Amino acid sequence: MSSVLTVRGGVPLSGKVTVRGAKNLVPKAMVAALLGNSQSVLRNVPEIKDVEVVTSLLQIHGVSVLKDPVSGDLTLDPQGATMAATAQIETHAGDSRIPILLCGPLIHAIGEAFIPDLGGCKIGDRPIDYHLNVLRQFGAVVEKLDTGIRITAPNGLRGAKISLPYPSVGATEQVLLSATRAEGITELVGAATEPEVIDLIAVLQKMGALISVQSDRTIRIEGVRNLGGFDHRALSDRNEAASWASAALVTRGDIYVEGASQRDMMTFINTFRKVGGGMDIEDGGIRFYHPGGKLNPLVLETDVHPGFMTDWQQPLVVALTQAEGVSIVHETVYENRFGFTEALVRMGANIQVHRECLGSVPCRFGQRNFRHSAVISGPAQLRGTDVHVPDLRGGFSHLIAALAATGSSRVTGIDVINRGYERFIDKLTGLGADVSLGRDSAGLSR
Ligand SMILES: CC(=O)N[C@H]1[C@@H](OP(=O)(O)OP(=O)(O)OC[C@H]2O[C@@H](n3ccc(=O)[nH]c3=O)[C@H](O)[C@@H]2O)O[C@H](CO)[C@@H](O)[C@@H]1O
Ligand SMILES: C=C(OP(=O)(O)O)C(=O)O
Repeated sequence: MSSVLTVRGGVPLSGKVTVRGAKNLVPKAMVAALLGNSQSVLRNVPEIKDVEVVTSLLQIHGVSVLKDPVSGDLTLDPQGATMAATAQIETHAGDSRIPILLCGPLIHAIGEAFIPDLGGCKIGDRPIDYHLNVLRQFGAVVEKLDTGIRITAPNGLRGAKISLPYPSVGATEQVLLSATRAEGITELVGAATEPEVIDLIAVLQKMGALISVQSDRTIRIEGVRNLGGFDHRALSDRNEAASWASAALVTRGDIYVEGASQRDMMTFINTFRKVGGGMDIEDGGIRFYHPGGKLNPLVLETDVHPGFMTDWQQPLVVALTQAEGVSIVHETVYENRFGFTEALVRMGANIQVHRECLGSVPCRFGQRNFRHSAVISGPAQLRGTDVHVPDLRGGFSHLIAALAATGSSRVTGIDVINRGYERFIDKLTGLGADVSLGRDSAGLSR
């Protein structure tokens, strides 16, 4: 039996939610603690699945991870780090994308790494070729096994001149986590500069790393022999914040998102304003609301930072189903991030997905059979239906569509949403949503 969330639509979400540390930073800062020779403290840690997975992976490698029962702050002590049994590591196959980032830190800490098959959202192929090339350039030996990969470095890791074909967030973090204690200098050209990448650099700098970021996507790292611990408050989750902002628009609601940071969300804020959303920006958070009247359609392209973040795309598409006119969204980061629209169409949305690049700049996915552009015509009256969560943001998008729909919806597969949204059912209830959690004994069809 699995959980099923029954959502009765038609209630505008209204009230306050708090977002804590970013899913795309916190687990990586936990991994960075392995590079230190003393304990680290990480603050503002959310209770999400990816944090649980990395806690377990670190613990089976002998790292002590203690959680403050009141604040949730983590104290991580890597001094007992040791090789874990392969069978134990394999239990985390398919859980998350973070394990690939353990390669460099485990090599520095214990000389080798075994990495299970990765998980994460199925929104494209999500290869790890950049990661493996980066590791090889540092002098690592990568062996592909049936259930994962084994990495060794017989001569240690040495700094390298690396150029990424695309500013991948994960591959940039792979370089950072491998280079800080590698011998010599590393120069990374074509780096990602997302706020979460910069916050990871801040963590590493606190530990004693020497890293400089240039304005042309070049990062220079001077390897040091030893790093200490850190005490860091994670930046807040701009992707969760943007999701709640879209939820406010979709349900004609009014949500104060405590912890939302203007600086990390500037591109989102511009877009939200163009759609016609209302907002009050404060130091401690942002109030996002539907001001009444019509929403405006728009033409939008996802991109690497400082462009419009791909993780903001799916919830915003639901808001665009409510705009008056035709919107075009060109997804240029992942080749297959519109699968979730199929359920929206069943709910009454008018969305067509196309193979062509319907944006100002042709992207890597043009002429390659990927349905990566969407045309959305609105406003559409959504109707409740049965949906199965396809991925993290797609699942949240289905939830907010169901909340705006007439009638009720049954949503299965909701555990996926716990990967990135802390206590989302409590938050929805706190905002006035009419939802109830039950058991799906009938085995709802997908
Ligand atoms: C845990 C985490 O932080 N996840 C985020 C991270 O994912 P993640 O780090 O996996 O995303 P990347 O930035 O690496 O991926 C961007 C693009 O590069 C491609 N690529 C990536 C690596 C590689 O070895 N080969 C390759 O071809 C991917 O298929 C994708 O098309 O950044 C994404 C882009 O901001 C976000 O959507 C994810 O929420
Ligand atoms: C794609 C996402 O996450 P991940 O990289 O962890 O799958 C996301 O957060 O939307």
